[in-house]
Amino acid sequence: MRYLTAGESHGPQLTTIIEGVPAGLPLVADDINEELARRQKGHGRGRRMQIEKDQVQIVSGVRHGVTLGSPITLVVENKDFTHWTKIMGAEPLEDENAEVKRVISRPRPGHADLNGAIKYNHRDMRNVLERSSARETTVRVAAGAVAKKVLKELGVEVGGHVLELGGVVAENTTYESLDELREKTEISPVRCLDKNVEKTMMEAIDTAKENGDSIGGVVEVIVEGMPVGVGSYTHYDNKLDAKLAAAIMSINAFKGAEIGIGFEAARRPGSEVHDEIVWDIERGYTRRTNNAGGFEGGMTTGMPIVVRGVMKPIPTLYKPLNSVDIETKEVFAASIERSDSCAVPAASVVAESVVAWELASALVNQFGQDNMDVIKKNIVQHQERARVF
Ligand SMILES: Cc1cc2nc3c(=O)[nH]c(=O)nc-3n(C[C@H](O)[C@H](O)[C@H](O)COP(=O)(O)O)c2cc1C
Ligand SMILES: C=C(O[C@@H]1CC(C(=O)O)=C[C@@H](OP(=O)(O)O)[C@H]1O)C(=O)O
Repeated sequence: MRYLTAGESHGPQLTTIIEGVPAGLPLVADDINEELARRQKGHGRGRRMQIEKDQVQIVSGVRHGVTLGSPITLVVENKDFTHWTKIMGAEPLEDENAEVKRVISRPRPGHADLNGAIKYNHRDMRNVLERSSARETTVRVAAGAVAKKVLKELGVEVGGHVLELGGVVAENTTYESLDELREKTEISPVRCLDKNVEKTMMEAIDTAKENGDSIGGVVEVIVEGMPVGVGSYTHYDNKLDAKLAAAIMSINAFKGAEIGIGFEAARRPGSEVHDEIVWDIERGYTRRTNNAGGFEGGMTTGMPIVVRGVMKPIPTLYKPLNSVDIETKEVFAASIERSDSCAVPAASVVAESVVAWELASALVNQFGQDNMDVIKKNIVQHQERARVF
């Protein structure tokens, strides 16, 4: 499976074309809309989220609520576009002196503005920020919703939560089942499982906002039900854990990824890192612990997958840092119109989506690509062989 996304942040719409989704998958707009709504929530977002109410239009690849096996096109409208029609219009401007020709020449430290402008030779940095904006993650979540449907049909469940926010760390993150994790995080304004720190996290966001600052954090994605042996050790670009790390790192503002105990493995001896192997007739091979986070040798172990990602603080600051105007070369401290002060809760939904995409894609590629029935049968057979192996 593969997908492309297109669309500018303040343009008319965002689009994704998804290719390779098997035929026979039940899929309706509400499956996707639910995920889009989850991405829009979370304490700390700016005014833009009050303007948008993301809803998908399925314009190809689905008939009567079932996928056809042909490319699926999903479209999400930018409601804010009505305020930007002149600035973002595709037609050439009739009046060369029009006010909308005003260019952005002041790059924000931490955003894509300066590097993007130099690379593409844009004197107007709007041409960079429109596409580098995390608005694009809307349609990545839409594609992820389709991936989650594929996974659910194959018995694989995905959940995510916020582990850390602006230095406030969640301690009690236990949950009985992914259903419980999802229920608890859905009612938390910061998508955190630990009720004791939820309020402190919100206060940290409010304080950052009052100070014109921003904060980042750590998110975790957990996946249950993946069969053993998905991915491969045979070649570097077949390693599924590497694909997950790249997917997490591709999210705007994400600066690190770890699987299982991750960086903690550097501080422990091998005897306290590696997970002992056990076998019983019902479950086949499992592990006593899951420090590896569901991966060995680039392949799934059959244990839950645990992936974490770190998000840096939002770059656009009301309390501006110094930068240089590319026209005058003068130092300036920029004032801004609007921005999120924290988007970690929203980013946890994006993280779930990109992880779901990689896993669904790997399952479909490995177990037969054309229709859901064949894939399901192949997975059942594979699981049975692995159990008694
Ligand atoms: C959900 C989400 C919302 C974001 N909102 C903002 C924002 O309001 N203002 C901003 O400057 N950056 C925001 N960012 C981060 C920038 O998009 C990101 O820092 C930028 O694309 C530069 O890329 P890099 O940080 O990965 O190097 C957001 C990121 C995510 C995931
Ligand atoms: C629009 C979204 O996030 C945007 C991501 C973003 C950025 O620079 O990444 C900047 C802000 O855009 P604006 O300047 O229009 O307020 C965020 O609101 C979204 O998540 O849907």
